[in-house]
Amino acid sequence: MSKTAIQINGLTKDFRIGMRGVKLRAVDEVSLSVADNEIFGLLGPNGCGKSTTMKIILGLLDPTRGDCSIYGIPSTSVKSRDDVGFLPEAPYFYRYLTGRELVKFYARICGVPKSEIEDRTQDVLKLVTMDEAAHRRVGTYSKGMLQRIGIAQAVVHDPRLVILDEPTAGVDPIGSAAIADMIRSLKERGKTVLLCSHLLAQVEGICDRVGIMNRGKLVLEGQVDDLLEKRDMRSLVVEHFPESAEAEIKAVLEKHGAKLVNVESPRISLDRLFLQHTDDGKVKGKTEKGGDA
Ligand SMILES: Nc1ncnc2c1ncn2[C@@H]1O[C@H](COP(=O)(O)OP(=O)(O)OP(=O)(O)O)[C@@H](O)[C@H]1O
Repeated sequence: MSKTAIQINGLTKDFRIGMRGVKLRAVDEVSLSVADNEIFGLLGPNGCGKSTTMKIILGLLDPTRGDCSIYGIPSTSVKSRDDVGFLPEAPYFYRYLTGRELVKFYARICGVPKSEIEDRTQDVLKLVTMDEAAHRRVGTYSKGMLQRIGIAQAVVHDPRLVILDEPTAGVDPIGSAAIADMIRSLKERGKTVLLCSHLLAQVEGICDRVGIMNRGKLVLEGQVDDLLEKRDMRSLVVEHFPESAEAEIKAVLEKHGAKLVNVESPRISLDRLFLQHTDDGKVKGKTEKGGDA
């Protein structure tokens, strides 16, 4: 079987808008490939064409030009979706079912053998840490819980490729961190994940590679580390930095042909600070070193 999970070639999608046949180009000559067992983030601002690209990959929309395939099978074939799980951007779930009933329902319609449905459901409820709330009706779930149960339904049939459209949209940092862990554990289970988001800080720590779209075009693509690392620079973190030594340090560096560009105090992210001071962060009321906050 193909080692490339998703292959897209010259994908273009025009929508007809308005009465006079005016066209809007939502996706413009996009080509990219997603390798097997990779977490790929498709990023970009609102309206840049991410969801349209996903819908074409899933065979929910026909492209105007170009083609795409999933594990070597053209997206136009129903067979290409046998091994795919999908969480749409705004999923609608029947609110009177419990979480467990909902996941079982999707297991049945995705063809999970009857004898395996119970175990598979329990397994994915645990994966998304919703086993304790699985007896509650979906209509009572918070946004984060809905996203988690949405991921559970997307993976209950053990698909090889999982496509998640804005999995952390509207979810607080605690919920987002849990979803990020869940996505990483999907990779550990050998899955390929394509996720779509405009929340860049959240996907930075999850994705192996990203593609950035702008106005329908894929404007940048690569390994996250390659794109973000300034390879010709180093940061030194110094405890008890002696301000008086800065000139000396600068001179030493200059002697070696280097230049001191910046001296600043390291900062933790606001996300991390939030996690440290809220119920599900492990260190509520404590600083990182264990003292009272
Ligand atoms: N069915 C449609 N008919 C007409 N225009 C559409 C249709 N679907 C999407 N578009 C337009 O195509 C462009 C790309 O939309 P798309 O939903 O793919 O963007 P997106 O990157 O997913 O945005 P967001 O981050 O807001 O979800 C937008 O200008 C949108 O208005």
